[in-house]
Amino acid sequence: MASKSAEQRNRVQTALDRVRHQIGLVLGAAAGAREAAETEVSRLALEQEIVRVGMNQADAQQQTEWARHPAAHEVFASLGGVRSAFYTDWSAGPGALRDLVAAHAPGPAGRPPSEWLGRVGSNPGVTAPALWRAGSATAAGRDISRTFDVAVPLLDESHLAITSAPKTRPVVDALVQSLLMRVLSTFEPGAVKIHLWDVGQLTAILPDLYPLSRTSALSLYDPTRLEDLLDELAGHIRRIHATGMQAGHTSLRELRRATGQRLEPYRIAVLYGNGETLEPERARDLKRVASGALAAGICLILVDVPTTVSASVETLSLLDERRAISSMTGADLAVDLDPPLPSGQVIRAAGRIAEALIAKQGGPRSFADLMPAEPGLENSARELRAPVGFHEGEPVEVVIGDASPHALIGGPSGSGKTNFLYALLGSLAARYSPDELALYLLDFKEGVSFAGLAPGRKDASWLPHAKLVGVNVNTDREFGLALLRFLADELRRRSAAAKEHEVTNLADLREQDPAGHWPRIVAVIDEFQYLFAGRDQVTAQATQLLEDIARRGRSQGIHLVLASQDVAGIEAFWGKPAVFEQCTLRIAMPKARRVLAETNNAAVSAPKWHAVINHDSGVAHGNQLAHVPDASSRNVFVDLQHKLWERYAGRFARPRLFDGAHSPVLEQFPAYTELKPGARPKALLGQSIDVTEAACGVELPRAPGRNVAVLGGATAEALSIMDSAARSLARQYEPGAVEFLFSCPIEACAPAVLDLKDRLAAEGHSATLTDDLPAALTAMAGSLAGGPPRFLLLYGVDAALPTLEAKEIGQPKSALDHLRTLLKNGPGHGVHTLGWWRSIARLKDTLGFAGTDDIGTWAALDVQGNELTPFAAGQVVHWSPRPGRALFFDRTTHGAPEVIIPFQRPDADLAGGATP
Ligand SMILES: Nc1ncnc2c1ncn2[C@@H]1O[C@H](COP(=O)(O)OP(=O)(O)OP(=O)(O)O)[C@@H](O)[C@H]1O
Repeated sequence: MASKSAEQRNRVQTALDRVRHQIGLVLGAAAGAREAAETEVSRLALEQEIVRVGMNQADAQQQTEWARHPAAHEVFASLGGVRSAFYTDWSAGPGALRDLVAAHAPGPAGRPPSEWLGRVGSNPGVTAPALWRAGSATAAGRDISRTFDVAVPLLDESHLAITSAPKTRPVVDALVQSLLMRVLSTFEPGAVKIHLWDVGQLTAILPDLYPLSRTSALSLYDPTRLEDLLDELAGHIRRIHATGMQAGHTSLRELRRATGQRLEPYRIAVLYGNGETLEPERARDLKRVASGALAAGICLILVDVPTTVSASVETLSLLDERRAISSMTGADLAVDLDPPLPSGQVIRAAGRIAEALIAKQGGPRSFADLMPAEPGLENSARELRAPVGFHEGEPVEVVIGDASPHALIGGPSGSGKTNFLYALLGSLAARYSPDELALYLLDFKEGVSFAGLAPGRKDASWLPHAKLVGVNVNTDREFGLALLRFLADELRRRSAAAKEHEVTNLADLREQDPAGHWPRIVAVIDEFQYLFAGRDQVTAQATQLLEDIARRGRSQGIHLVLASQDVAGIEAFWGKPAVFEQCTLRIAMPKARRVLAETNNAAVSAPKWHAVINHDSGVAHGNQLAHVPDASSRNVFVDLQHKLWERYAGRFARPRLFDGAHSPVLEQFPAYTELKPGARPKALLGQSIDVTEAACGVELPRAPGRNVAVLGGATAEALSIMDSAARSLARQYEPGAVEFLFSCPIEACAPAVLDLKDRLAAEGHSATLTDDLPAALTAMAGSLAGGPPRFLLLYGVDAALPTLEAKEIGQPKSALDHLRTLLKNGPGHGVHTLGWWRSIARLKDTLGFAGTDDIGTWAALDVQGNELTPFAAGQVVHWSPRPGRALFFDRTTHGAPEVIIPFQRPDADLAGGATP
């Protein structure tokens, strides 16, 4: 037992000894590792210290201290190796930097002033040098071969912050001036705008540049009103962002590359502060401007303006009157600033640039200047973009697209609205082919302002982009409604296609459906306020449709351009803010009121033949003033139209012209010329007020109620309707297959009726004019069944009533009773009555107790809407009678009555007077 426990103890002891041994080994290793790590730390600390101070920069005491370090030898050796390797590489450094600057700062951007100062630049500004020379620096050793150029990025690359040292203001001025002169001398005049603000002064900032201040290239700002400059810059940024970048580009530079055009000038704003922080509001504004500026081609040069901006900023801090530290070269190298440009030469150079700019801007621009070099090259998938005028010689564009989908144009009579529309249409039509742009043009004004865009008697050409031209529609608000309905239908068609292709906008739809025809549609409605001119159904429907199109048209490429004499037009929007708000593009002609935002008075001061173009819902920062060239004088637009017509007319159909001042001619209507004998005869009563050229017809099958009543005392219109109905019906029967029976107790109308009767007879039809209507009716009522189709054309039934009411002695029924029978039972047997009653009361007398069902269709002239209610299935009828128009209703096809235009009656001078 004892030996067993001793044995056990021994085993434990041995195990413990092993553990102790192991721990000892581990501890020993750890101590060794720690020692090694400490040595390494101390070596690295030494290395760091030497790098920080600089191997050659340490004083003797420091050197001795370093030498005492156990790792001194090793560290010096390794750093020496790195250093010599670096200098071996760096020997090529200055040369590489010189090449870099030469490549990225060409011409005036980097070359000595003697080579460029005084010459006017020619770079159009589509691209810009990346660097601009400020001085030079020399690498260690100050050996000339180690000198290289120091240049800073500006324009859309980076801002520049300069910090002065005591008494260095002249040096800073020279530096800024030479940078500005390099930029100004690089680009063609007008491509750069300089804005100068100095907290301490108004008039003496960079005085050598003053020759430029009489041009738009240089603007000065009140020392107490930094906000004016910041507001202006913020306005440019927002505008450029809205019009350019929303088309998918993130910066103006990208947009320039994509379009190959400069589009906007470069802007440099120089702000001289005094080293004190700006008041908080200004500082905030400055930060905001700085962060969006570069993408809009705006660069800030901040002198002694302490601020932190979240954008790319390079710095130059002056050490003394000749040297500065730059963020481009790091804190270890001092930049030797270039000497100032000779003052006299700068003044002369600035003067030359100013003269060149004035020469370039000078002279009024013409419509021809709006034209592109080559027509029809632009693509409208993303937007429509076209210059409409000029500001200081630079084109000012209108952009119609996702960001500014609809336009509102206002200006008092004679201010040039129509001319502006022509400038816009011409500029667009010249840039976009009719495959890219379709125009629907409507003018509610009296006159024919768009008529020339459709083929006319004097000029057969038309604008190939125009699909519809509506003129003299001031009384035909229904035509405006028809256009809006058409656009709403097109909107639905496009939405459905977009849904099918699983896209949400026109650009994507066009991409997904390359074979489809999806031009952008621009609908121009001049004096659009007429649409809302009554408290009626037209106004209600127009409002609803306009709102729908305004809201959803944006993504489907359907755009509205609404023009109006300001006050009237804008008042029309009261209670309809949706349309107004969607019109983010506002164009205010001089003295236009309410088109721009309330506090924006730019239109008040706009000179004659100018327009304020604003893509920001009229807020002041979006203002762009433009001189609009004369586009409406003789032959100006017409010349363009001829060119475009010759180019495209073969491929694109002529536009539909709706001219409210002219009655349509039946013989010119396909709906008439194409009629031929068939089973369902149709009487044409007039032209529909519609986007497509449609005739409005009444089908007269053998069915109850298929009679036509013409109602009202307007003789000319009534004769027209009866005439076109009879002639169109006659066309649908072989000669001898139909009978027409006429009656006309109104003496004045007799010649017209006789003429019509003779025409039909000449065509081979049986056509009779009876002077004994009672007998004729009695005979017809007795022989309803089995006869040929018959049409009873009764003119002035009201005048015939007394005779019809009289009962022949011994006869149980009067002729009126027979007429009632014919109205009731005739249609079922192919006997249809087309009757004209000059008053509704007389129609009611005619029908007696039979009710209104026997009059299935009617065309009302000068009668009141409320009188028509019983004949329109009880619905309230709104109708303001007007010459040359009728209200038409067909019980079997209509939900509500529609306005139609009776055709022009041949020989309208025969009785009844001329048709309107
Ligand atoms: N930019 C322009 N340059 C030269 N003439 C112009 C210019 N704009 C308009 N005009 C001329 O001024 C006259 C009136 O212009 P316009 O018909 O365009 O005005 P409006 O505002 O449409 O007027 P209204 O509403 O009365 O028709 C026309 O004779 C037109 O030729």
